[in-house]
Amino acid sequence: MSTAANDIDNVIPMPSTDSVRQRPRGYMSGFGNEFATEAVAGALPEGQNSPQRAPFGLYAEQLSGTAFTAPRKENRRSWLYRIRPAAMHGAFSPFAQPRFHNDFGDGPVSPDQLRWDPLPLPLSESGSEGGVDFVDGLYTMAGNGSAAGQHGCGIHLYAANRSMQGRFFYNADGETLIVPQLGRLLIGTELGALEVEPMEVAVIPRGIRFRVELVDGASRGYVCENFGALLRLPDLGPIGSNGLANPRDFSTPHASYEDLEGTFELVAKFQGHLWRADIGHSPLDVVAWHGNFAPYKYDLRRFNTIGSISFDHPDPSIFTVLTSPSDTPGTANIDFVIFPPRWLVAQHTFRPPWFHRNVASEFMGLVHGVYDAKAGGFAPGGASLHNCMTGHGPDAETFEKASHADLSKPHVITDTMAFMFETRAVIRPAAQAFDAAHRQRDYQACWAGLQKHFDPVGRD
Ligand SMILES: O=C(O)Cc1cc(O)ccc1O
Ligand SMILES: [Fe+2]
Repeated sequence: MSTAANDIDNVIPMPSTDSVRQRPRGYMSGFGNEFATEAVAGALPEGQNSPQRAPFGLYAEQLSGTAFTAPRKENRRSWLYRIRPAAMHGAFSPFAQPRFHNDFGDGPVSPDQLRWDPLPLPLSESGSEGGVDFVDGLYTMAGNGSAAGQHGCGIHLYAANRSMQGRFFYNADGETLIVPQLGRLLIGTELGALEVEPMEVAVIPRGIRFRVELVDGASRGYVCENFGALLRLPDLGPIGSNGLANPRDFSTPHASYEDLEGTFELVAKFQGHLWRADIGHSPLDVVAWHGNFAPYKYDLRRFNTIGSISFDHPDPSIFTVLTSPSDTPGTANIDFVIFPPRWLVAQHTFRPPWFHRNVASEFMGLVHGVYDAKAGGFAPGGASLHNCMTGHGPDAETFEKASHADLSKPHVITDTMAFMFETRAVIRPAAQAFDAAHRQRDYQACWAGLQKHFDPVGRD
């Protein structure tokens, strides 16, 4: 965990008594830092968290992301200084969005290799009030574990064509990793605003209320809900003190608030189900905060890849951006792994991913370009699932090409960004994803053309 100095904002807007709308105010650098930020100078109390009266008539509120007594190096919490406390809203009632859930079933799971075309974008006139927002556009693909069990993950896609209007969302079940594939998002959170584009990812901690606005219209991407231990940077072992995702490249927003009253809706995800409540004000009303439980974003293009400069294709763990550990050392609840542009230089080596079977389960997505293990069929916005011990690897075309590639030259892979949510538990596809028209029923055919080359008398 890095410990850069606190960053008190230097750009302070004039306080206003009129309604104020949240606006992006830039970022503070570092991963898991103790940050301190105020949108109005003097809004953070000095020297204590909970004075008898907080500055400017704000309410003080603690947001705990780990147990009060979690060891100091694990402990995450923030103190929020806000216009109204989070307790102020109407009663919750069930909210119907049947495509977004954590019903991964407990029946048989197919060990087949599975792959999907991209989720179709919503038609412009579909959905309520002529559009589909981020919450309505979430579509559950798969998952394992549960919020109640405090391990596993929910894997979802989103396809939306309308900004969330008068609606705010929070996920009590876990932190939410958002991987945009199409369209920039403006994610307004209680702790500030994040502008996120494809090739970047955002993590919204458990419980933090947010609103997703679409900057470019129709937008699509992937979401991983983490029910287990918080995502963190992996240990680097013999790599040393630098490399992979460097802590300074993570960006946490400066405090930025809005002061809005109206007829709004708060949607909660709680124990695998959605709920809604009326709320008479925007909950993005935190004027200042300090702490280490905060949203962040990361530009995947900043990832410093480490790879083989001699021979053999290493395990994909060298591409881990963030990891959620489990109670078994080295065996992650979730690893978020990327396959970014990089050089392939290994000599006398089959350079693309090898054929393999993995005790862990692999859900993959593609943000951009072509993935180096698949010559065709894996499109940006699409997805694949290779579960525990299911054989997979390069398709026939990739195998033939790479088996005869000229290895006297390094090969640079450009214009690509694939990723993997890798989990220790089997990833159970949701019924709607398994039955979906956009699941490729012929996926296995990509290996059917692999030729028998065995020749017991010839060595090569
Ligand atoms: O299956 C995949 O394409 C992901 C993957 C990539 C790689 O380089 C090594 C192992 C692995 O599972
Ligand atoms: Fe794999």
